[in-house]
Amino acid sequence: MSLSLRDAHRHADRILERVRGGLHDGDELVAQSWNRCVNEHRLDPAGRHQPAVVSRVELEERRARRADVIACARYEMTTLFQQLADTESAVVLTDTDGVIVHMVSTPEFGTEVGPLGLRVGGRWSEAAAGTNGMGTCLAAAGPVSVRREDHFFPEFAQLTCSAVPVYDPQGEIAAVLDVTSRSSLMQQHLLVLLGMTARMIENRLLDARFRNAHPLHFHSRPEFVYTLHEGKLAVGDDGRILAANRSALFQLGLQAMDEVRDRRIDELFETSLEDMLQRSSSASFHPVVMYRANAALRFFAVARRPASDAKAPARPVAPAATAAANQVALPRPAGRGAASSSAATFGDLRLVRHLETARRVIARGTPVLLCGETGSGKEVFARAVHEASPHAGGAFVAVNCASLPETLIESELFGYRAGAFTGAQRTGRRGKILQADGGTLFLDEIADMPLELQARLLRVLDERQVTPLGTEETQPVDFQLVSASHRHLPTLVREGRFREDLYYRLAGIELALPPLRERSDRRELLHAVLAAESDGSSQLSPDAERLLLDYAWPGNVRQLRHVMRSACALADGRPITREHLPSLHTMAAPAPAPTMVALPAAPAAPAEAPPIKLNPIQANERQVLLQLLEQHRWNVSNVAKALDVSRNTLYRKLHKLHIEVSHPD
Ligand SMILES: Nc1ncnc2c1ncn2[C@@H]1O[C@H](COP(=O)(O)OP(=O)(O)OP(=O)(O)O)[C@@H](O)[C@H]1O
Repeated sequence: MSLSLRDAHRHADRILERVRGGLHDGDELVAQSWNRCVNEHRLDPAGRHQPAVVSRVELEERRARRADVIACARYEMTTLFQQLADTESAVVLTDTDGVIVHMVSTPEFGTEVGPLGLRVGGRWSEAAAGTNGMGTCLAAAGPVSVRREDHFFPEFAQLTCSAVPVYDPQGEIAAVLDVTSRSSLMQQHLLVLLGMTARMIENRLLDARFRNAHPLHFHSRPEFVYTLHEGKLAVGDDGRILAANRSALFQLGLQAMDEVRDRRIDELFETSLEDMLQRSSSASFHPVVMYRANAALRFFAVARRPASDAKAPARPVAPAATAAANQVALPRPAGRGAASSSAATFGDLRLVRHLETARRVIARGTPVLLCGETGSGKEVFARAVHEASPHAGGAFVAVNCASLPETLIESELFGYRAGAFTGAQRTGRRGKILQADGGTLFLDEIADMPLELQARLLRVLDERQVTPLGTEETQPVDFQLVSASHRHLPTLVREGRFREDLYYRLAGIELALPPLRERSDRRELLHAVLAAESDGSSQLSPDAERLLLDYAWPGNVRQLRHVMRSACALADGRPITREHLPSLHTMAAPAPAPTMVALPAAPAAPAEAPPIKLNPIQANERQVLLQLLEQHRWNVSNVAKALDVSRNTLYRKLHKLHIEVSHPD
């Protein structure tokens, strides 16, 4: 991991030479840091770095002191780690002395970098570890990237870190958020992502520390209220501002928290808190206009009652679903396409991890957004999330926004009183949201929710109360929200077809469920579904199993269930063979949504190829061709004959699909 001895000397000479040259105006952060390391901390770049790690007791004390910051950062860090999709990286949080208090990485990378001190308890201040992302960010009080040999000590020369400060609501640095990776690419992009994550943590911290205050959300553009860019103030009962986020200061043209703290709302804006609260509650969700006092600035704002006034979740925390041995017992799904097995298994590591992540975040009521191809088991997963949530004792209420006519979604969700509209039931109807009170509301195919209902849903999520159609009366409601979509919501947001503010509300955490063809537990799932469809009486022949394992499954687990059901019927008690799987022999399997998938080289390919990028249609074709090649013992002429194409055409196709034929016939 470290440089060779010669390179390490060269590295030290370079640093010392630069420091001896003296600092100049406009010197970059790294040169300033080297200077501090040598002249203030008396570090020697040619010396051996000894990782500093605090004792367990000290670590616990530090973590206790920053408990709320860690709690607010935890799942933002997990989400960031998932977004980066870089297994050779770690997302790290340090306290203000540079001691790591929380870290997210793969176990493998953690084991690799642990000896360098990159682990919980490791001390990364500049004085302890020389120039590095976390320590230099603290010293410079700003974002920084430290690439490979910018590090002071050669031990870290194969790592690159980017770090940003996280501020508390008083405007003081509360922590440093860092990504350390083997890759030195895209640091600028990473700093932006880190900055956004830091802001999310700061906003959460503001909410957590000022639960008894009135939150006031504002922005100069109404569509930015409730997004990451909104200004946020915590306002006391007397209308005095207790705290603000960074965006609030920026929008108000102020530099420091002191300039806003303790000022009254009406001093800043031409309105009072009471007036704001009243106008916000009567203007449905929509932000109302207010003006910056003594300036021609107009803002759109929403003021709310304190979160601590809201009804607290009543139910005790249910025992967590256990991920032991990568097996999670799932409850039996009900309704549309329900599995007939009493328990489904999730052996794929990603799913186990997702479930674990979901379990952790829902304990705090965070909404979960599931994305994945159709039939990939989003509802089954949502039920597992419900079972693991503090709302497990309540109902699991599923609403499929795609299967309901637009006109019915509203009454289905919000309910109505008797006679609210023509055709309404005489008794009125309790909507799904109220049915989910104390339980989980699962909104499937959320992308299909009409825009105007999106605004109403947002309001329910915000206020935690529902107004059924035809009534004035609001009813408090408390539920865990899980939503799902097979469409890419950020794209719909960009196209103006889905509200950005709602997207952020739904995606407290976003989990991508893998398609069946990418799941490592395909074999177990296959046998579990077979057992469920045949009451355990059917057997699979080895060649049928091979065919099932190699198939691309564009319809995912749902398609698997259908195929197994008809195979059991065709086999009629005999072992299932390839001929009982006629639908899998056709080349033209229906294609799933055109997203790019990364396929590992298929097991049947003779040589070990690196992962390749194919779209799902190509991936399907590749699977089918591999099966045919296997079937014809890799005799290309015979396969060409079977497909009724020329050998040259087939070779071109094989080449395009990255199938190597080592012994051309
Ligand atoms: N892990 C599993 N074990 C057994 N059966 C499963 C599993 N996951 C999904 N299924 C079955 O596959 C079918 C589709 O599952 P589900 O409805 O959860 O998928 P979905 O992703 O929500 O689909 P859609 O996108 O169409 O809403 C159901 O019959 C379900 O019982």
